[in-house]
Amino acid sequence: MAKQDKLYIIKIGGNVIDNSRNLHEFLKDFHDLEGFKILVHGGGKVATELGKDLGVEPKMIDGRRITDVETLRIVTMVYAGLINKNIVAQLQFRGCNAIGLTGADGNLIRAQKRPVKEIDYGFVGDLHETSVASHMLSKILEDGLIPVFSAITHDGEGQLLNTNADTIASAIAVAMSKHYETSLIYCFEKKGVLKDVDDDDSVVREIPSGDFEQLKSDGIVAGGMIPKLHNAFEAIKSGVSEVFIGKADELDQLSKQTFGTRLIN
Ligand SMILES: Nc1ncnc2c1ncn2[C@@H]1O[C@H](COP(=O)(O)OP(=O)(O)O)[C@@H](O)[C@H]1O
Ligand SMILES: CC(=O)N[C@@H](CCC(=O)OP(=O)(O)O)C(=O)O
Repeated sequence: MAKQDKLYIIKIGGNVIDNSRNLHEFLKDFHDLEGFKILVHGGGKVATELGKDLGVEPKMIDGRRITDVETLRIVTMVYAGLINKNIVAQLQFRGCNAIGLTGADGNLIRAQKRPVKEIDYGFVGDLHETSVASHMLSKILEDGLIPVFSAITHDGEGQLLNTNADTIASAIAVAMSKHYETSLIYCFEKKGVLKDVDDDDSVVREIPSGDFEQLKSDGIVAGGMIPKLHNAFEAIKSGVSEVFIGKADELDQLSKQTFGTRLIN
């Protein structure tokens, strides 16, 4: 491991996972990416649908899922089981030696249950500076494996926790930036941060951190994009070399510098 070695942390969201054509296209580009790499996946959409089938209505506040005991069972099965193992099998098929992980495996990501204030989020885990075991994760990379993280962490006392996948990707990127030249790439179903969310040709190519508040108050960024940008700017301020947000099946454009939106400090 050397600081000049390049490491990509790539995150894919639920809308990409739910569309098998997009997912296959993405995994092909992910396979082609040179350098060390880590994949982090969400799957909120699949968990919501399965929960409804099982009679568990989803409750989201500020983009975070209220996770009671039943919901924790569902998200553990969906994220750490169904989605994670399918992605690992698809990557193995393409010759990537992927290893599927939760934060509990190898004690790689230890979270803290979110304290109850006005809202009780249940079994939701928050991350802090020392949450990610970066040395252990480096060893896994140096052994030639490609870690694939689901959105499940643990508290070290036997409790699994549900942690937002964008937050996991950002925390891994920050922790690993001590050891590698780290790029954090958020992949979703749109071409980047858009001026008009319904117009895929309105990509904002660069966003300085100072523009974030204005974009929010103008209503240009809303919903899930707000916590995503928050995580993205946290990463760029904390040692990550570059952060992009763009379309999952355009990842091959990263090397041509034509991929999505670049965030700058
Ligand atoms: N300006 C914007 N540009 C692109 N997407 C936006 C914007 N503002 C809000 N969004 C919404 O944010 C969503 C992405 O957030 P989220 O659903 O949390 O992502 P993910 O699929 O990665 O979990 C998009 O699907 C889109 O509906
Ligand atoms: C606490 C919390 O909200 N966890 C998220 C984890 C999955 C996720 O982040 O999925 P996407 O990236 O597809 O949205 C959730 O259960 O929805």
